[in-house]
Amino acid sequence: MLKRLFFILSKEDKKFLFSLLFFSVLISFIESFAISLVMPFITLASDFSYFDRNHYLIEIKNYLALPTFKIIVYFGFVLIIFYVLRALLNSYYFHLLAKFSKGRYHNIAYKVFAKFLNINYENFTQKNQSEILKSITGEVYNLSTMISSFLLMMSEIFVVILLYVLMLLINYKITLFLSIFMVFNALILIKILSPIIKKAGLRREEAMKNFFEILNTNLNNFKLIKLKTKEDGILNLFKAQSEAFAKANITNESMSAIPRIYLEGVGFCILVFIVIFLVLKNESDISSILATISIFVLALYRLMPSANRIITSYHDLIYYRSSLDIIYQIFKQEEENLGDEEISFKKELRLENLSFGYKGKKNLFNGLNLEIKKGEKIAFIGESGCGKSTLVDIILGLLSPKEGRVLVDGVELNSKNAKKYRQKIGYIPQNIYLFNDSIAKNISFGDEIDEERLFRVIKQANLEHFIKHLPDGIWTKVGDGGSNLSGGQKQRIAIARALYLEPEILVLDEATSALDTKSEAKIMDEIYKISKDKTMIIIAHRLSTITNCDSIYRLEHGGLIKED
Ligand SMILES: Nc1ncnc2c1ncn2[C@@H]1O[C@H](COP(=O)(O)OP(=O)(O)OP(=O)(O)O)[C@@H](O)[C@H]1O
Repeated sequence: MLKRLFFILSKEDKKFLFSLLFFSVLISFIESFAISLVMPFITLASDFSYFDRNHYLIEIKNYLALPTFKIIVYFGFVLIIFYVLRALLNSYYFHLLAKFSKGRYHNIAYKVFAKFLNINYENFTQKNQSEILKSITGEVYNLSTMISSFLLMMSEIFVVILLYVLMLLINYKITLFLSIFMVFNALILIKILSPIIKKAGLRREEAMKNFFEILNTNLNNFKLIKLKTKEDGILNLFKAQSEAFAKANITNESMSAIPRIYLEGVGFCILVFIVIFLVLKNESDISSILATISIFVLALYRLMPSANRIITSYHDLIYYRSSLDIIYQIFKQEEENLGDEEISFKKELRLENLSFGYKGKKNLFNGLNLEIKKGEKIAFIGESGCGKSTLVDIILGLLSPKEGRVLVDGVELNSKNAKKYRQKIGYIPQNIYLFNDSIAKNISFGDEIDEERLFRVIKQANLEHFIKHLPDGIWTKVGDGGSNLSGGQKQRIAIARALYLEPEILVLDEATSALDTKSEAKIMDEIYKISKDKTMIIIAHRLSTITNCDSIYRLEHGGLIKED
């Protein structure tokens, strides 16, 4: 478990972690010292004659030249200052603990998101979106809870060890008797509770996964749900998962309370046993050993919550173990490391002996060859599922061929130049996703807004008239997924988005299939006009959209056939 945690934490995190552990050792010393100071204070306050019997105390008294009662009072004040400082130091330690564990939430969530953004396209398509959401929001948070439990457990272990040594020094017989009792009880607790908590942890993970899946699926299919009036069925599915999630958490919380209640009971019993033991041993009242008892009471008073925290923290580690495993696997994912090598496209794009199949599936194409001249407009047609989008994804440099090469002006497309190559491409997909922000931001899509360029592409995509009549113009919000716009308006924004970076190659993957024939013909006409000097690759179902193309290729039986 530690190995996985250290793999996830950065160098700085590890440094912070070790300094926190060091701090916790210091805190444990202070804790033990604070408790051990009580005994001499009570002993001296209850019997002043010590100042005339003990060699060191006589020296201190002579040095201070004060009456005994004043020394005790000053000693008391020093103790109070010490306890105040101890409380301050403890609060600071807990602040650092929270800063470390919760601060890791931000660091790790950022890295997990970056990991997903940096994996290659094929691996991304194998991922489940709700799982990604769950990992970033839920699992990373659980991991930060796990880290704080780990740190708390470590610091409490130091406190317990030091208090234990202190108790051994004071009275080893009572302490040994106490340890057997405590270890026995702690083992019983761990043995009974751990499997229950582990199972609850697995149920939590499963329920959380389904929970996000249901949310994701249904919020994206809202219209269909309304039409089919399926609300009740969906609510029932959601209810089952949220109940399972709640039940797992209830089990965990209830089990977490048990160690405290159990150990408190055991603690009281131990205390009574100690008093009985001492009374039996002395066969008289125990006023003479009041100081010893007081330190045991204090040590126990401090030990009980520590033991409780160790056990509950240990249970947290078990409960959230699956979160650590999930994040560890994400961190181990291979990243797509793209270089910054330039690549020019002046003459042609060539597919040479290309073969491709998705992992675990048979090849979609074998030994495919094609040449696309710069400025040429070509279209792919073929039956649904024959691999048109896949072929285009290879041409886009998103998928790597299993065999063969993609050559741009004779230079093979690879991880070193793919980044610069992709920047030459404008892509208009079939399913356009607009995010809930302004038209301007949706068009510039993360790039800085250059108003001159923005208005040029708005004009090219024929959006000028529509935007002119909006009260906020280009700053009008489009709604989530572009819900405030019509299909055609969304399509035009997608065209403007693809043109914004002034691409050399324009790729349309059934980009207009959602429109009626008349609107489609109009938009396609406009696209052809804007793209006179651009290379165009179009996937189309309706032949009417590709009449202006130079060549049309049918994808069939894993090969390309040129249509007349
Ligand atoms: N990420 C993926 N992982 C595994 N298989 C995939 C993946 N994407 C597509 N496929 C499969 O590859 C085949 C080709 O899919 P592709 O989307 O390229 O076809 P298409 O010709 O564009 O279809 P359509 O015209 O219906 O859009 C299909 O059988 C599909 O199920």
